[in-house]
Amino acid sequence: MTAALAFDGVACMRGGRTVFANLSFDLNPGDAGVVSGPNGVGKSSLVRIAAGLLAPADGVVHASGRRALLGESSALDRDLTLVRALGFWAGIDGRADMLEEAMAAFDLMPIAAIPVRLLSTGQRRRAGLARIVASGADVWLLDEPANGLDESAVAMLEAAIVVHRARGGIALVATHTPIAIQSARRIALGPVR
Ligand SMILES: Nc1ncnc2c1ncn2[C@@H]1O[C@H](COP(=O)(O)OP(=O)(O)OP(=O)(O)O)[C@@H](O)[C@H]1O
Repeated sequence: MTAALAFDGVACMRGGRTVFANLSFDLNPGDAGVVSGPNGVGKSSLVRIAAGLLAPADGVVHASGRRALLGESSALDRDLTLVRALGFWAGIDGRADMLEEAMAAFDLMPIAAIPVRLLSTGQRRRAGLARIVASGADVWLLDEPANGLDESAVAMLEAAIVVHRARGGIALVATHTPIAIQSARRIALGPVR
């Protein structure tokens, strides 16, 4: 299956209020989209719609290929060591073969034996990103992936996105901080008038 993600005239309502409307874009293999805009404008909601977790109020979402979502929480078992917690998810996703590459991409090998609950904020974020890589999913949906990351970890994220796109993957990234993503589609949300 070829990966694709397209919004066609999509509207989003939250709490009875229109957050954005008539949004269209399409992402094909190797593409990236960067969703930007001020707080509360609907970036997370857009990512949740793309993930199929929130229904659009209007319009249609076309998605093909496997999707993986990075939200606020990493969903890793706090009591397992990092390598076991990541290995659990890679196994569920049928991609145990990706585990080592994913951990190396975010320099997690040195802390592989540490329980998840003891990780720092940035380490936990890197672990969440490694879970996305290890999923082997075609479409990455990343909500504020740079939160808590230092400069070198942001560079790891940028490099991981390059590799993913080179393999024909798609990345949709909602961010309020700059992340260097070459030739990305800009999806700028603004207040609805
Ligand atoms: N479950 C909900 N019920 C009602 N309103 C909601 C709900 N979730 C979000 N909202 C509202 O929808 C709007 C968009 O929220 P969203 O989290 O998508 O924005 P955002 O652009 O990601 O914000 P931020 O940059 O602060 O993370 C906000 O006004 C928010 O208050």
